[in-house]
Amino acid sequence: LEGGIKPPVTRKILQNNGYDDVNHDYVICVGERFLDRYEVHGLIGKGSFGQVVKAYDHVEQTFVAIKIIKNKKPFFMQAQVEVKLLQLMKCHEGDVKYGIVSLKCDFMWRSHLCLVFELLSYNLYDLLRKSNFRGVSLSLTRKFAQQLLTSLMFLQSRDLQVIHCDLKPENILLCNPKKSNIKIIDFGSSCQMGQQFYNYIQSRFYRAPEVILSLPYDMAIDMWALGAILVEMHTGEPLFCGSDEVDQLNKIIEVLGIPPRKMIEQSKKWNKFFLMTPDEQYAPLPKPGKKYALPGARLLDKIIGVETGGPGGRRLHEPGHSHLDYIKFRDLILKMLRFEPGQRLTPAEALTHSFFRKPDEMTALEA
Ligand SMILES: CN1C(=O)[C@H]2CCC[C@H]2N(C2CCCC2)c2nc(Nc3ccc(C(N)=O)cc3)ncc21
Repeated sequence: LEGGIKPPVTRKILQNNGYDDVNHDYVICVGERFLDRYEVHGLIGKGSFGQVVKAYDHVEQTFVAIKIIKNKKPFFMQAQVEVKLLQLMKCHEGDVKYGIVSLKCDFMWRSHLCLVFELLSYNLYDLLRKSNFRGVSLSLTRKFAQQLLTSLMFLQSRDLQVIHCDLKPENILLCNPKKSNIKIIDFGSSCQMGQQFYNYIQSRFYRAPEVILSLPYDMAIDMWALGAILVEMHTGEPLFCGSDEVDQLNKIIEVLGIPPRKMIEQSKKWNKFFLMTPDEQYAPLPKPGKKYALPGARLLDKIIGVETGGPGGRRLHEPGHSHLDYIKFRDLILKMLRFEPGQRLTPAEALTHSFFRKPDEMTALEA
């Protein structure tokens, strides 16, 4: 152009030679084959980590779920933690699966770390949605509880000591749409005891009080999450559905009362949630525009419907939903939701609870 003025540069910045989109996600092409083996069928989910595609494995002649991690260092690093933990669990578990998803293999594809998993079915949140958020039966809840406690017992075994750190209905998948077998997925936020690097962990509704108060945490945070999940699976709604961290702790306090003094005093964030009354008691900070029941006044009995035929009275006279069944369920949950992590039930202890005892075992006990 005269005067040497150059036309504006219109070249699009091509990410990773055009294989990636602006979010560093791999651009999925249905029909594409990875390693001349995995044929992409379609996208089945997305997360902060990247994407999950359904693919056909032409070698094993079966469908798989491939987790395609974003082409960005932090996501790559975190996914490497997940691979390491999954491989550790794989060699540890022997033959029994213990309800943890199995990693088939991992590879790099055009600068994306890819994790190949077994293809599972829908997750427990989908199950709640299918129940119109009325919850599943107490017997199905019991089956889920037994499997998840066995998985936690496996994760907490001596040479694993893995904390999942993000247990929630969305991370628990049915193996088969018609059966109650489940597997825990997504170890992308997990760590081993002694490797707790993050404080901002767990999805809010399932966040343990010690995490909210920024106190040291251990594997007991997964037990807290499980307690909240099991109530939600039967009532259909989250037990503690806080809109932010202060609301979350206040919702916990409505049901379980004020946390132990020791926990509050050790928390460097205590004054975000509590005020000190003139007589040196801790009281929840009043939240403008929010009305809470008095500490401990929202009884778990009422939420579960122990005396009133289950959630919303919808299970009255239904087999497997007797008053005694509910008494046992409520007792188990309260022991899983103890404020003090050290007093919370361990998975092994929880599995011996009378909620899991079959009727004939009960009569034998009574004989
Ligand atoms: C069929 N299906 C879906 O329809 C959607 C809806 C329910 C769960 C979804 N996903 C993933 C989508 C993003 C995370 C879970 C699914 N994942 C899997 N397998 C899988 C295994 C392990 C992991 C992991 N470790 O993160 C993720 C997915 N198998 C099936 C599957």
